[in-house]
Amino acid sequence: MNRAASRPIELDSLTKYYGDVRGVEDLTFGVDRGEIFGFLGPNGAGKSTAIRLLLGLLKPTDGTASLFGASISERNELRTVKARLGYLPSDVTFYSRVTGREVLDHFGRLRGEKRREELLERFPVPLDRPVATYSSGNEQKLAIVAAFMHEPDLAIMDEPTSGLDPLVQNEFYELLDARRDAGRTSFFSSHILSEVRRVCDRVGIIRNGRLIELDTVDNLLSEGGTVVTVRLAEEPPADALEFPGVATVDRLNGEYRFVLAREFDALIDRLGEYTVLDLSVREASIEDVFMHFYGETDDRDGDAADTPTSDGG
Ligand SMILES: Nc1ncnc2c1ncn2[C@@H]1O[C@H](COP(=O)(O)OP(=O)(O)OP(=O)(O)O)[C@@H](O)[C@H]1O
Repeated sequence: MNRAASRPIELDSLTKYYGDVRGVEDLTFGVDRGEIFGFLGPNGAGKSTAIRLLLGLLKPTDGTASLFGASISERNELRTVKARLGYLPSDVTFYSRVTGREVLDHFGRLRGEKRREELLERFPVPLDRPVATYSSGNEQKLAIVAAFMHEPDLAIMDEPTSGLDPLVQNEFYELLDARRDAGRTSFFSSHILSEVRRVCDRVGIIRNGRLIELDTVDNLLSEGGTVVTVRLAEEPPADALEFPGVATVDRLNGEYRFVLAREFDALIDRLGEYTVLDLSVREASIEDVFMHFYGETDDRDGDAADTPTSDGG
């Protein structure tokens, strides 16, 4: 296989069950060189499972995936691309008695450290204190320096900004922007829609282990389009306000809230049947666009989906 031409990440029907519990099922998609790809989904959707599979830390039940053409199921193949990878786990835990400096020395010897000093200036940590005494934010910053100081071609990250204050988060987004400019690839899971909008080129949304959406952030936002809120004098029948072009319609306190593409004729026709007491139109936010991917429970498990957050929460 021509490794140079291979995509940084390729998933092919990737499936993992923990006994009877579905981790991920039939994930098939790829990530291109230079992309910043966001992997979204509620708690328990399967994001960490997919990331751990990609790193060879879990074995797939079925299907496979490759990193730069190296199969995740072939230990020797995977080893050949490990030097090109940076990994940021969700639960950063370093051996707690060592200092930050010793942690970086260790990873530096293994993989290289040409950007160590520069990254430490941007993500400063108390280098000579034992990691056990670090705040969670400092531990996360140390993990960022360790994951990026060898300038990996592909970074795979599980909720990388959790625990970071807003200024450090921003520094991290700038790091990802610069990686994109240099043709380096970044793949990360997130709950934070504002950061997805800020940095991602493309997103995959996963629910109950399955990929339910794969598109560019720009497309998702432009298709989501507009939010129209109306107050009507009459109560329409339950399904009267659902028609093609409407992504979601919610009823709240006597108001109807539509998220729809920028195509108003059908809505105006329908509203013409009622007395409109109040009407407002605004651009859809990323929360409006994503909420219906999270909010509906149409699956066989009937899991209550969690609410995504627009800030660090
Ligand atoms: N070691 C395990 N043993 C059994 N079930 C597991 C194990 N790890 C994960 N699961 C189950 O697999 C499913 C996917 O979990 P996973 O941790 O991958 O989701 P996630 O999207 O990363 O969630 P979160 O956002 O909460 O981190 C869940 O139903 C979870 O309970």
